[in-house]
Amino acid sequence: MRACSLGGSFCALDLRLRTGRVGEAVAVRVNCSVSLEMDEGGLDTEGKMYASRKQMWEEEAGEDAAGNPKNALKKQEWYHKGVSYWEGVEASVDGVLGGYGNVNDRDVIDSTAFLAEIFKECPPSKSSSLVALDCGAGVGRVTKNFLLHHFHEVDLVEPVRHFLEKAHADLGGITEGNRAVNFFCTPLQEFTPEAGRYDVIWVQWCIGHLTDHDFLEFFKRARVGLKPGGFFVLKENIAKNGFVVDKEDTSVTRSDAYFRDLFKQTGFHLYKTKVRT
Ligand SMILES: C[S@@+](CC[C@H](N)C(=O)[O-])C[C@H]1O[C@@H](n2cnc3c(N)ncnc32)[C@H](O)[C@@H]1O
Repeated sequence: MRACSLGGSFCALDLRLRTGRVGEAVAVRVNCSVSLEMDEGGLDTEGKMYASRKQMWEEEAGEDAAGNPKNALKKQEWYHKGVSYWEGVEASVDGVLGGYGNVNDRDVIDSTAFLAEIFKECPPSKSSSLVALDCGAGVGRVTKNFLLHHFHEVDLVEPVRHFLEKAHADLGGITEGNRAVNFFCTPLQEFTPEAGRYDVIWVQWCIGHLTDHDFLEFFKRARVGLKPGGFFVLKENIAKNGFVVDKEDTSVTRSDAYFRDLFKQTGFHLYKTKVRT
């Protein structure tokens, strides 16, 4: 997951029912790829193979088949190793992009185009300030170069303190125009947003740190943070098949089918997807 290559996938999720104008279009998209292999195997970056996700999560994070913690220590270790990895990385754009800082400009162009499409189709209300949440915000790269160009207020949530301090040093002093407001030093598996605050909750290149169980719990819990008509946007690298466990930063890169299966379980409506090759 560290190698933030240009390959990646966007998904916009909202709470709409699959009925009416928007729903019809989306139902088509979702139905196109419903042939899910419900528990495809995968591998890790050292070549180890796993027969199933269940086996992988049990071995890596001590979760049972239903995603409940069977070995709390192991799960704690999974998260501790992930954060420790990033604690050893320089607080810079190049650092959070795993040495691929040159990806930034293209990333911003793609994200701008994706957001423009969503806002064109579903214009946000003009009666209140537009507010976004940047999840796994790192040094505030996405907030600074993209979100602050479109939202009046942006909050950042990031577990690695020196990253968040860098973001605060760069963005915390802005008092006029669009600004970064709250800097939460918390991992997503422990974060619950303020109810009804956000037009968009943007999750980019960080969800691989969460186990399936915590991924689902995060989306279910964080839905309270959306305004009516608000969206989650998830932008992640995707594995060709199944999943790949990164033993260095302790994360998992999931396939498109894997993500879709998880989205189904969240009960969200998958509004739009785009794959960048
Ligand atoms: C590849 S960097 C991406 C940073 C930022 N989203 C960007 O695109 O510039 C991954 C980020 O995920 C953060 N992270 C690690 N574990 C996390 C967790 N459990 N919850 C939220 N973020 C996490 C890391 O600290 C790091 O900032």
